[in-house]
Amino acid sequence: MFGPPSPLSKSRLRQRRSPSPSQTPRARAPLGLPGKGCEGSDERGPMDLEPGASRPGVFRSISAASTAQSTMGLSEAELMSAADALAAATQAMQQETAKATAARQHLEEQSRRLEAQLAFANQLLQPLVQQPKHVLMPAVVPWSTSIRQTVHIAPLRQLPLAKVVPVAVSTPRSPTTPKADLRSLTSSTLPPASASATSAASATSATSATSASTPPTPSSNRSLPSPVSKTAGVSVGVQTVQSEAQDTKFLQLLSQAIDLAVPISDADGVTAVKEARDRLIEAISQGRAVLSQEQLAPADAQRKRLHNIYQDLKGQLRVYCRVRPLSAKERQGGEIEALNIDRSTLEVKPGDVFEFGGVFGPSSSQEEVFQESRDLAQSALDGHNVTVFCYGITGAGKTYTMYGTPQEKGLAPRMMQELFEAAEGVRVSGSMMELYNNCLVDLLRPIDWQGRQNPALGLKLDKGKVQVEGLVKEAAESAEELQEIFQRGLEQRAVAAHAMNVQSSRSHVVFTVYITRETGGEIESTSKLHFCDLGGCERLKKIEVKSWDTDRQLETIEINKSLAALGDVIEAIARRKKYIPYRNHKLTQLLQDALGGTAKALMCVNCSPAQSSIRETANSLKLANRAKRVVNQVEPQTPRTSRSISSGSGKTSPRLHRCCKQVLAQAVPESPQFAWSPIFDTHTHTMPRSS
Ligand SMILES: Nc1ncnc2c1ncn2[C@@H]1O[C@H](COP(=O)(O)OP(=O)(O)OP(=O)(O)O)[C@@H](O)[C@H]1O
Repeated sequence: MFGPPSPLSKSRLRQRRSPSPSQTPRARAPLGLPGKGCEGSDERGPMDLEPGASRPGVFRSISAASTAQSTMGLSEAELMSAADALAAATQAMQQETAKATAARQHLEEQSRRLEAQLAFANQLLQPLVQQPKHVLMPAVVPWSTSIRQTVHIAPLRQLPLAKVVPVAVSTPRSPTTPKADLRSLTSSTLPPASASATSAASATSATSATSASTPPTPSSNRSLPSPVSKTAGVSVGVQTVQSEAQDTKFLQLLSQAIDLAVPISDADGVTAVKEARDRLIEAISQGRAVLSQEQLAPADAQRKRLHNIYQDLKGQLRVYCRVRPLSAKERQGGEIEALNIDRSTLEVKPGDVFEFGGVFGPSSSQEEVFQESRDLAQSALDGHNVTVFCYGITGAGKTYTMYGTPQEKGLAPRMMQELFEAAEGVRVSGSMMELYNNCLVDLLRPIDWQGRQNPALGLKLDKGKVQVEGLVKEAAESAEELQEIFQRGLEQRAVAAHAMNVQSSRSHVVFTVYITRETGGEIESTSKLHFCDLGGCERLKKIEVKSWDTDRQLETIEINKSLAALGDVIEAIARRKKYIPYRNHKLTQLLQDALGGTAKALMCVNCSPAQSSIRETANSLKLANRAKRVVNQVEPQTPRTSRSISSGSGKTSPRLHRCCKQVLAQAVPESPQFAWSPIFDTHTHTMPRSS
């Protein structure tokens, strides 16, 4: 009905020119846009709305136009005018539809807020009730209705578990107004279910009247389990938010999952740890809708513990290898695939086998790579610093793996999405930097025509935490906002590259997500998630840098220097050396608190399958092999434990020291055969799996 008006053909117009005897005078009503010709007319067509309808102008216009169109005997000009009026009415309706959609979204948002308020009210109420209570709240209903419903709030009970630490609930000394209001709404003497036919309004008055005589629950009784009364839990209203049966079911589910999780340790192996963790995740996600944070806390603590063990068993520096397909151009040029790929191994040439946490062949999808890495987003949310690297020669697929394409999103956008899906009660912000020729550029700030910024970025280490002075960090409320920051950084990178005459593969780009978790107004943990797209590592000879092109030579030397520094740091950590050479390059300084220590890292070594790149590929694989042996500490990055042992920047607490000793005792033994060498060696580079 509201689509674009169909054009009237001349023959149809001619047919309609002569008036029909059945035509009524009211069909000749003046035509026009809303508020013009139709204004003040008493004529009402079949589509007219009653006076007082929400959009009278629009509907009058549609009505007049359609009446005229359906009536014989109008002149061509009048019919054309009718068509115009219809078009105008259609447009007006579309605008109204857009407004209605916006209004609907607004109401949905309000509805969500109400839901949050209801949850908050429940939390306030729980310490005050002993028996199942009832409270009248505006129920969360579809936006178009305005029915008030009675909501049943189930009582707070403790987890039926000896292992679960009872959570102390503080009683407000002088209840604030909202709490007093809520208490006045609670009642243990509400009418039974048979009275459910009574209106919500009468229930309100009954509740309020009886509540006055109900004394507040003494706080001393709150630690005791409430007696479960079958009749007391009956709700007066329509919607039951939480029943005792539900409550018990979820608590049982949680307690079973906790029972299973508590005895699990790293000695049980990856599969057992993962199963126990997944069971907890499932129980927590099911219980989240009905149980309070306090009730979920013991399960969440176990979930965090198991998640961390699982990550450590998978390797605190996880190394994956991804081999891209040969391009059409390479195939046409007669290039052949030189790599032999298995699920976890890669054979460069007969006998030279590298083993990694995962090897993704040319047919692997972005989703497969993400599935193997998504846990790290949870680690970042749990307070651990995380770094995701993509490393390899130019054109090996680093950018594709890290950012992907709009159709095939890479690791960074997928992990950002994951962060926001899993995040609750965290603040998130993002920054983006480019490291070119040992100079840091803030990609969220403008640069001048020479590629300079004022003030220049400075690096400093503050209590074991790396601080980039002058760096812009932008807050993000959603994954889309974070990706928008990231996208802006990428655009600025192109501008900077132009100003500095840099090829994209000659610099490192670091996008960082900062996560702050707060509980009760206090910072619980802060962590960073770095996405590092490292510049390509090539030999000068291979990329045919001309002797006169000193800029290109410097770029290549600088990039190789930075990658060598990264290799040295990784090797020093793997060998558990006292001195870790973070200071040798800005890249390693920048990543100091996100490499080693308590941090977790994922290195994706990207490879070209081409025979002609085999030497560079082997060198990339050797760095990755060194990386695989990094052993980290076990405490998350809370403000209390921000000093990193491996950074040598602070004294070790006795507790941390004990933890370290335990972890290091389980470390993979050193093996000199993995020493870094630019020359391709021919032995087998396989490593025992950490699990
Ligand atoms: N796994 C893959 N599947 C399909 N195409 C890929 C894959 N990896 C890379 N490519 C394609 O190969 C080409 C080179 O990849 P990409 O630009 O990501 O390499 P790079 O290592 O980032 O290069 P540089 O160092 O120059 O930035 C691109 O056209 C990309 O789309």
